[in-house]
Amino acid sequence: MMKYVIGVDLGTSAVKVLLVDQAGTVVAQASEPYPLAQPHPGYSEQNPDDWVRGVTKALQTLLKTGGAAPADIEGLSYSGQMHGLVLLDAAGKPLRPAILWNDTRTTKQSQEITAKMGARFLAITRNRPLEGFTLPKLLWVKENEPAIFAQAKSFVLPKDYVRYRMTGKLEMELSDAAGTVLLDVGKKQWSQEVCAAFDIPMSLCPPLVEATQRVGTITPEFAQASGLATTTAVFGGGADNACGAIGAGILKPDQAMCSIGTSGVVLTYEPDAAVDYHGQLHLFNHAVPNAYYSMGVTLAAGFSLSWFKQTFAPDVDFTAFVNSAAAAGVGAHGLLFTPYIVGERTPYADAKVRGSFVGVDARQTRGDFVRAVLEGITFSFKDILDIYRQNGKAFSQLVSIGGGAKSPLWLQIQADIFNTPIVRLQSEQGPGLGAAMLTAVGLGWFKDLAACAEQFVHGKQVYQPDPVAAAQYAKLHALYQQVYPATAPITAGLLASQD
Ligand SMILES: Nc1ncnc2c1ncn2[C@@H]1O[C@H](COP(=O)(O)OP(=O)(O)O)[C@@H](O)[C@H]1O
Ligand SMILES: O=C(CO)[C@@H](O)[C@H](O)COP(=O)(O)O
Repeated sequence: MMKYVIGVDLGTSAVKVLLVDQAGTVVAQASEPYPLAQPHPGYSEQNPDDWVRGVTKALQTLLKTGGAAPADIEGLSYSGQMHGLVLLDAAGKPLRPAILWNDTRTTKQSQEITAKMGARFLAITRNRPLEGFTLPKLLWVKENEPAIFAQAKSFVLPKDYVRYRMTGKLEMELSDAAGTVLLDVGKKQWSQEVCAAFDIPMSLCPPLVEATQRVGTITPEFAQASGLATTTAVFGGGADNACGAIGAGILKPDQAMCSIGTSGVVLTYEPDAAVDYHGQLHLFNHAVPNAYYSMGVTLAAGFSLSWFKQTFAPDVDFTAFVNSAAAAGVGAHGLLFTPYIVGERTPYADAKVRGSFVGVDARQTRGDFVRAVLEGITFSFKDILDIYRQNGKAFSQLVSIGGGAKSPLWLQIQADIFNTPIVRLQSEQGPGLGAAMLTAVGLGWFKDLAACAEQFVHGKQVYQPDPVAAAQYAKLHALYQQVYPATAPITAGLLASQD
């Protein structure tokens, strides 16, 4: 009798659920979108109960189409969009919409953290207190919505909230907890020193669980709603980028991944916390036991493309829209785009910068603009790769995952801009596969994630860089890098003019 696991990838644009059998074959998948609210510039919120509704619906579809008997689904786990603040009252109900990872209203709070703790903060949390992380969001609510903060009994992250609603157990998983910047990353425990410095009661911080730890089973209520069995075991899960790395088989220090979801990420495995990027890159506990990972983040990667499409070509099919960039050729007839449409994190930790099209020419078509968007996002990833190179790390290839990896054109653009081979996997759903792998290891199907990866992770195709295009892109990237310093003061002024 074949047994199955489920990986639930709680993304920003949608939840994607995967049904995977013991051989590592993805036998079915389903997806449900949910809305994203941006009520003011820099704000980004979602309703936690929309996630639960989306997960329930996607699981119903998966069970209908997958052909697996619920009793044969032995376990389930999660990959979750990181950093989002879900504040809960004494009854475990959300007190306000979740404030997401790409919400940058918290510049003042981030600056206060730096002013108060400086280098000590980096030493404990291994990260700079950027706007997107959870602690600045907690401080924002404390300062701006004191009545809500006073009612808060705990806080969790997006996938931890969904797990709570599915199991009745309120916990936070370690790889995600690292992204709150309230964690002592080396000691793997909540930092009393950071909590005390900002007057955050330790009682707000839930108990920590490891990614492959079994936390419980599905409640009768959620089983009834979704069609799952109450016998299905539920495991901690991981931060989406940790899970993406696992699902892409990035389990050694010389391997790297490029992920194009709503955000964009270039990431590598770190065997220990000894590495020091001086806060230029994020460093977090991994969902791989006792390991770490570093990464740089482009805030609006897939989001820049989705925004452009939604704004200028809402009725065109997504794939046809992306493919319209092919005819434009390298450099989009002289058009450059910077993807800073909600601010940026890496390499510029700047919440006030906004994006630009530079070199607009009367002969350009919409296809040129699509091409410029694809290239600009990828130039931003190249900036992250350059930070790795400056720190002595070069990768012989990158594995590409996320919604952006559906496009062969964009995969080739990545290979050409990075001048590095790009590996496409059989499924671009890296985070969901990583969550399924955590489940398989948690259940004891495999001795560790490396053994599981041998069976679950399969490359499909390698995109080799074209030397002519790579040389053209090297020149264009040098021009792209001049756009940030030239435009940052102008775009910050434009943002301020809207206050
Ligand atoms: N056919 C496609 N070609 C290229 N990019 C795509 C395609 N379909 C979706 N995308 C991009 O993928 C992104 C969503 O990726 P996904 O990994 O699902 O994100 P998330 O996990 O943040 O919800 C979208 O923002 C979109 O720009
Ligand atoms: O903020 C980060 C990482 O630090 C983002 O990568 C989020 O984790 C959201 O991921 P996607 O929805 O783009 O997968």
